[in-house]
Amino acid sequence: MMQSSGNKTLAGFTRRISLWLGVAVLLGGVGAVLLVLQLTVFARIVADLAFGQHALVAEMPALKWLVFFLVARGLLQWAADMAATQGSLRLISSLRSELLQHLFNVGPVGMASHTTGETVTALDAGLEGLEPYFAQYIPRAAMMVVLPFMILVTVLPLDGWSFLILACTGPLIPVFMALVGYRAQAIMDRQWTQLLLLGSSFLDALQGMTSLRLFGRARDAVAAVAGMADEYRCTTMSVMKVAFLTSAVLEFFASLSIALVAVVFGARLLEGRADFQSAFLVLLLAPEYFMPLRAFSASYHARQNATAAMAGISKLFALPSVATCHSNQPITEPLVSVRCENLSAGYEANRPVLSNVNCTFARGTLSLIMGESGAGKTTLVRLLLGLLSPVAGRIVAEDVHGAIHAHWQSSIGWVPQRPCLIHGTVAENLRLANPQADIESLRNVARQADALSFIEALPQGFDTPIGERGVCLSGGQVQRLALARVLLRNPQILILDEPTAHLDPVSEQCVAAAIARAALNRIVIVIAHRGAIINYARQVLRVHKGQVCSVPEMLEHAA
Ligand SMILES: Nc1ncnc2c1ncn2[C@@H]1O[C@H](COP(=O)(O)OP(=O)(O)OP(=O)(O)O)[C@@H](O)[C@H]1O
Repeated sequence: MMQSSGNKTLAGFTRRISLWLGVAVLLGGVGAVLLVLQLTVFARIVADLAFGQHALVAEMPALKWLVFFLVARGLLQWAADMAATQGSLRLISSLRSELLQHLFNVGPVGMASHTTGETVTALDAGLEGLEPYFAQYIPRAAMMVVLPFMILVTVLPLDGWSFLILACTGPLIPVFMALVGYRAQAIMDRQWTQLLLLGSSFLDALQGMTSLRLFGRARDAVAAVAGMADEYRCTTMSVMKVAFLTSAVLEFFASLSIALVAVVFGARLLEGRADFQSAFLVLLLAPEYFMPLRAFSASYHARQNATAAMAGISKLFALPSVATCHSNQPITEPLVSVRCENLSAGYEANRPVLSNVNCTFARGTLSLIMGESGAGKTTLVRLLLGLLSPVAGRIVAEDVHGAIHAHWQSSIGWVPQRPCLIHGTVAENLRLANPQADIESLRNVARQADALSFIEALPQGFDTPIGERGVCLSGGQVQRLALARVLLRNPQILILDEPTAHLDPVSEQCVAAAIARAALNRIVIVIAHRGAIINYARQVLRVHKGQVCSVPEMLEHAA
């Protein structure tokens, strides 16, 4: 099992899959031993056949061993790759759900500082960018130590000079790559920032398509996105240049080193101061000595890519969460009131939006929240919804037995000003609130929300597809559908933001009456400035200069 919390760094994530990576490195280590044995057997067979006058038949047992080593190495390599990839994919999948859960806990208020594009890029390309780091970079970094060390140990008793050449040239490669990598990291960071910008701008352009067309700025938006895509292309080419340069330098050092070993050993072979089998084995081992360095170099950019992506992911993980203490289970005892006690809240330090607010929302009472624009009505609702943490004070719910509940937000049904509808049929959208609801329940809540007549007038009734965000419906129809949906959940507390803002006078009357009916056995809180809903209010609260006060004269006026 993978632990889900803790150190949110590359090192911390690596520790979570240390078992998988350990298995991969162990299998790779066994493969390295088999490689040395395989080359030793091969050198002996060639020496025996060329200089020992042995017949091929006499070499059959050695040849069988050779085939065994080859097959076993292939299988071990496959198993090592599988272990590293499995661990990596499991980690990415668990990180994705962890990050999503964290963003749910942060909520829309905390997320406001991040653009949707940034978040989507971090969740998608960012997390995908970590996969090669764990699946390739880490195992290859370990193998870069294991295999060369084994080869050095094998070469030492065979030839001191070759040992010296390999031991001196080998470490030069990682040192040079670190130097190149230092410069490459800056380019990688730039590439990641450009990818974030590209993602955000593309999403902004899509979301604002209507406004851009209306203001005649569509071409500018297309040009801006194209410009960013081009910058991203140029930076990617710079990254490629660095990658090619790195591998060219590596090849240079590796070839030089192998040539030196060949020349030094070759000269002594000619002078008769060395035997062929040892010389041949050292020449076979020399390229293998550089092989893990080559593999490591090929995946070195994975580390830089992961470091750059990690910056964006860490920023999201660092957002403070506000909803971690919520229980998912609605309170079963009937709630009689929700009380704000000495509540203060704001978005910036020393700039409170609400100060020392005291108010009560009672069961069976439709409470109306009014106030001028920017007064803090939405802030009060965000506090009630648990999307914003109070700076001081608390909000509690009391049930019929007088018990106080601190975590009661799971009992809320919420209809925002712009409700979110998914791509699907009317019935599917309604069933988001209660997947088990039968068609009669859907009709019932639709009738209550004054939505039944327009749903039945749609070509396929409840089975009509309505597109993402309800593009095929009017603003008022979306609002009524959202009201029907929340009623299907039958919440104890109902909070609605301007529920009748988009309705014609007749529909407004019907929806206001439906909300009033819903308030008979619920705590209902409505933000509204005007309209029929005021006539049904039993409590009117005005948000003004950070305070919330009751306005009884509004009720008298309505009466
Ligand atoms: N996410 C935020 N970050 C910083 N300040 C915010 C944020 N949301 C709202 N504010 C500020 O808090 C104050 C109250 O805003 P709020 O949205 O609660 O007002 P409101 O009464 O709901 O207004 P409206 O009727 O226009 O929706 C405003 O000054 C607003 O600029």
